[in-house]
Amino acid sequence: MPKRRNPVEEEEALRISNAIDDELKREREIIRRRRGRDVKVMLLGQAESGKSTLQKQFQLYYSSKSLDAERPSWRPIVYFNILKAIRMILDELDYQYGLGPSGGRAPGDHDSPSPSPTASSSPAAAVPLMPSTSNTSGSGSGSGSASSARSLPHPAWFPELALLRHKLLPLVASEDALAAELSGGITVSGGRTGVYVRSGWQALVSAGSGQAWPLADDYRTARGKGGAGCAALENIVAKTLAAVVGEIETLWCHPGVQGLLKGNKLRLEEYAAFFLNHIRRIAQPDYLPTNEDILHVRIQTIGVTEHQFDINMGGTHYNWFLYDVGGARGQRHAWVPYFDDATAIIFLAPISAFDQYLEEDPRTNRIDDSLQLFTAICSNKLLANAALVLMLNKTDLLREKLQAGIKVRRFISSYGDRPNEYEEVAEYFRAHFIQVHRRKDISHRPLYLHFTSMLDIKATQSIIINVGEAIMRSHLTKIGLA
Ligand SMILES: Nc1nc2c(ncn2[C@@H]2O[C@H](COP(=O)(O)OP(=O)(O)OP(=O)(O)O)[C@@H](O)[C@H]2O)c(=O)[nH]1
Ligand SMILES: [Mg+2]
Repeated sequence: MPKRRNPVEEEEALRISNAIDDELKREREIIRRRRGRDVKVMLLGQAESGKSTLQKQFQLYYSSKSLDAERPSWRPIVYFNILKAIRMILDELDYQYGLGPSGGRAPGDHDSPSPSPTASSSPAAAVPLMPSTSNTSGSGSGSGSASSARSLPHPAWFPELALLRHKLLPLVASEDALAAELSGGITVSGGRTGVYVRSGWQALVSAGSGQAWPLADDYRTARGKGGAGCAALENIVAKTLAAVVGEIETLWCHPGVQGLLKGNKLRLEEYAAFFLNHIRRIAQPDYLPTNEDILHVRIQTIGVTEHQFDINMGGTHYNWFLYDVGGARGQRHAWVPYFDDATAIIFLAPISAFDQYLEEDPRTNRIDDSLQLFTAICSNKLLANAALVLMLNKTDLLREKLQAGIKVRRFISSYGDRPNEYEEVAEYFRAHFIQVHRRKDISHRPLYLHFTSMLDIKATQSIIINVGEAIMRSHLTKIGLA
C-alpha cells in the first residue's frame, strides 16, 4: 500500500510541481526568443541583378568597419574590371577598324560572318512578356534605337588608335593572370575571362598584402603563389596602369571609341564608363577604393555566401544572416538547401535589362527570365513562410536607356504603342511582377515592392531601413512575439 501524504506534504509537492512548470515555461520562452533573434534573409535574382551590390549596401550601413578592413582587397578587382573594359575596347577596334596584327578587315567591312566581340546577342524578333497584362501586341520592329547610328571612321584615327593599342597591350596582357589569381583557380565553363568569388575571397586576395609586396620581373614569377602572387601581380598592374594613364584617357575620349559606343556597336559592361572616367584617381600609387568604387565593381558570385550583421531594433539585438547567391542559371540549384528556414526573400529584378539576354541562354530576354524566376519563388512551398520583398532595380540605367532612344517594344512586343517614357515603362514592368504575385503566390502574403537604384547610397540606405522594419514586423508576428 502506498503511503498517504499528509496535507503539508501534499502542499509541498504541489508547490514544487508548479515551480518546475514555471521554470520550463521560462526556458521555452528564452529559447523561442533566442530563436527569434536569428533572421535569415536570402538575396535572390538572376546574374547581375544587383544582389552583391545590395549586400555591400547592408555592410556599409550596418558594418562599415568591416568594409573599411576589406577596402584594400577590392583594389585588384577594380584593376581587373578596368583591364577587361580596355581589352573589350581594343577587341572591338580590331574588329571594326582592322587594327589587329593580321590587319583585320577593311574599315567598315562587316560582311564577315564572325560576330562583333562585344555586341550582345539579339534575337530575331521581340518577345511578348509572360504573363501578358494586355492583348496589345507591337510590331517588334521599333525604330529610333541608338543602334541605327553609324560611326564614320576618319583616316587619321587608324594610326592614332593603332599606336594607343600598341601602348596598352602590355597592360591588357595581365588580364587573364589577374583573373586566375583572384578566382583562386576557379574556372567556369563558357564565356571569356571572368572573376568568380566564393565565401571568404577577401582573405585569399589580401594574404600578404599587409607585408611589403614582393616585386616580380614578370607575371610568370608572380603567379601561383596564393595571396602573395596576387599582391605581386596587383603591384605590377598598378605600375603599368600609372605608366599608361594618359593613353587610357586618350583612348576612352577618342571619337572612334565614343562613336562605336553611341552607335551601340561597342557594348561595355555597366561599370566601365564609371571606372574609365575616374582613371586618373584610380591610377594614383596610393589608390584605395572608395565606397562608390566598391559598389560599381562587378564580380560574379559562385554558390552561396553568408554575411552576418548584428542589428539593433527597438533596443533588441538580432543576428541577421544575409545569403548572397550566384544568380546564373547553373548556380540556382545551390539556393534550395537554404529555403526552409528563410525568414525573408529579397528578390531583385533589373528592369533596365529589357534589351538584354541571358549570357547562359542568349535566346531568353532578361526581364522574361526574372518573371519566370519570380514565379518559381512565389510558388515554392519551402518558401511559403518567408516574407517577400521585391526590388525593381537599375532604375537609373532604365532612365538612361529610354533617354538614349532605345525602344522597349523593339525587344518586348507586348509593350505595343505605349509611350517610351520612364513612368510608363516602370509601371508596365511593375504590373507584370504584381500580377505574378497575385496569381502565383502560394501563401497570399503581402509583397513589399521598391524601385531601386543600388548605386545611390542615400536612397538605398533608407530603403534598407524600411525593408528591415517590414521583415522584422513579419518575423515577430510569425513567431508570436509581436
Ligand atoms: N547602374 C546601376 N548598376 C547597378 C545597379 N545595381 C547593381 N549594379 C551594377 O551591376 C553589376 C552587377 O551587380 P552584382 O551585384 O554583382 O550582381 P549579382 O546579382 O550579385 O550577380 P551574380 O553574382 O552574378 O549573381 C555591378 O557592376 C553593379 O555595380 C543599379 O541599380 N544601377
Ligand atoms: Mg553576386
